[in-house]
Amino acid sequence: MKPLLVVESLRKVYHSRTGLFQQQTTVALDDVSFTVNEGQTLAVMGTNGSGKSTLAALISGAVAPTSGRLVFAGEELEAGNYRQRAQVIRMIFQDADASLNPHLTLGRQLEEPLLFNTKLNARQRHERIMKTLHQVGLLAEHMVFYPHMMSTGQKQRASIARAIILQPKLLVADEALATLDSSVRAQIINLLLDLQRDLKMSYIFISQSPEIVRHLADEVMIMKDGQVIEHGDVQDVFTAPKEQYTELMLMSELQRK
Ligand SMILES: Nc1ncnc2c1ncn2[C@@H]1O[C@H](COP(=O)(O)OP(=O)(O)OP(=O)(O)O)[C@@H](O)[C@H]1O
Repeated sequence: MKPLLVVESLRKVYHSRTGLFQQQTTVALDDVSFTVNEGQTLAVMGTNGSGKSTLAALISGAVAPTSGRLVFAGEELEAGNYRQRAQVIRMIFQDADASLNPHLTLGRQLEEPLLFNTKLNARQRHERIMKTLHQVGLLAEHMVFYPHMMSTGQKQRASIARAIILQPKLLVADEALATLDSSVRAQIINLLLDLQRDLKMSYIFISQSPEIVRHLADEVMIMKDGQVIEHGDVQDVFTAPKEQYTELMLMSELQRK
């Protein structure tokens, strides 16, 4: 398998002011290294504050690393160069509402990334939008829908459509299924698996749910205090975790269901 994303010694330190002369330093990520291969899904698990969202923000380019390197398809990603990443790495979030503009129809929202990032003409943009709606299980009619006219599941499909419309190679999902009820969640899991098979995308899937991780991921990486403490095949890590932290986290998540 070919490596798609290589993360090398990534470190992120936040400095936040806590008083007039006081500053708090938080090491959110500490020497994190891993590789995601083409067509593969890596799940990232860890308790609150372990650095998962910071890792997603660094990969998507929303936040610059303090040190370390991100190499995508053999090319180093430059901090702050959104254009370089926009087409190849896209994010989906827990709250579909947060990634959809309430004032624009779905058609407009899907057209925007095409206008900003491609040279497609109006007809080609329309064709791409239709194809993408079909891929995520929405209908042509949904083009004229505003987000408030859609169900939660349709909104999550719409945000996935927005994420894949530029035909990215990597999707980073931050707790994307956490608030969905179980039947909608199962449908979206199947949709993500179908899209991965058809479009040959890689996924980085941040999730606290062992059930979702087992369904979606090939490998799982366990984070604690900004460090990767365990990384391996999902089946291996879930059946025989090396770290007690992993075992306790998996147990408490399973009990929470
Ligand atoms: N913008 C910021 N400024 C200062 N500290 C931050 C900032 N963002 C995150 N942190 C700190 O960095 C650490 C890692 O946070 P992060 O949100 O990445 O963890 P997480 O695993 O995603 O947690 P959660 O599951 O609660 O979202 C935490 O201690 C957090 O308080």
